[in-house]
Amino acid sequence: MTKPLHRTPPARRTRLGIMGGTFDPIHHGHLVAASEVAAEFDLDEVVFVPTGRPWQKSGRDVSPQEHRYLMTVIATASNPRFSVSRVDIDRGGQTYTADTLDDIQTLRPDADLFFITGADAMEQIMTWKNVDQLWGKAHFVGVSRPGHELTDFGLSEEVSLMEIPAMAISSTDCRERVAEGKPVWYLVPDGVVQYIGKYGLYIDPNGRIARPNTTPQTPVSLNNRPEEADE
Ligand SMILES: Nc1ncnc2c1ncn2[C@@H]1O[C@H](COP(=O)(O)OP(=O)(O)OP(=O)(O)O)[C@@H](O)[C@H]1O
Ligand SMILES: O=C(O)c1ccc[n+]([C@@H]2O[C@H](COP(=O)([O-])O)[C@@H](O)[C@H]2O)c1
Repeated sequence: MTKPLHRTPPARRTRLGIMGGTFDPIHHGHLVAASEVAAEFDLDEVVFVPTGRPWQKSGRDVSPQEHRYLMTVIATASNPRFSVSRVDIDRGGQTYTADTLDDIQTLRPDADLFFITGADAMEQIMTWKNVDQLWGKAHFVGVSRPGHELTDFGLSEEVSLMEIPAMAISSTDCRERVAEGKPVWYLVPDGVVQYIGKYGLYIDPNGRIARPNTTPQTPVSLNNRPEEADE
């Protein structure tokens, strides 16, 4: 008797969102963008990738990488589908999305990549390094952002555009509010409010951290009080 043929259906490829950003600090605009795209595009996961050295922000002081990384970990910890990658931080040098996508694809060969950008970043995308090669590495999803036009530059195959709930929040505004002594509660996740206060981030309006010796080394005990972290 011939055995019946058992055909295993091909495994579904993972649909992996990538939310790149400087996250100085991460705020609810970033989190809503990732959540909305994940729902609309049926993503299995979203990896947040804090930039190492964002070359288009070289005109201003950016907070130390480990602070931005740890705030991103804190902000995403409660969502089982969100994670944080250090690829841009650990690579060193200036951060280019072409490298980000190559590194993530090497780590996750099983995944189809969806790169999430706000409308302001999308407006600038034609100035990014090796932009012509980016379209073959991921599908790009541009999301609406108050004050910015959403455009796909006619690349309707490579880029999707999506309206999301308007979150008139920026990291710049959060930093300025802290420097002016205003609250950032509910603009950023609660744990990020506490982290900013613990390390005295953004108190100096020139962008330098207020307690320069408190840059945490990873791994770090989040139970340390600021004076202990100084040692
Ligand atoms: N409120 C928002 N709504 C939609 N997308 C956003 C929003 N804020 C940021 N983004 C997108 O998130 C990504 C990372 O942004 P980034 O970390 O530079 O934050 P930012 O608020 O623009 O910072 P900064 O004010 O320091 O320039 C970019 O693609 C950006 O367009
Ligand atoms: O590849 C580039 O040249 C490039 C130039 C500017 C920004 N990006 C990426 O766009 C994302 C948002 O950047 P930013 O500066 O708005 O935080 C982040 O992942 C950056 O690495 C990428």
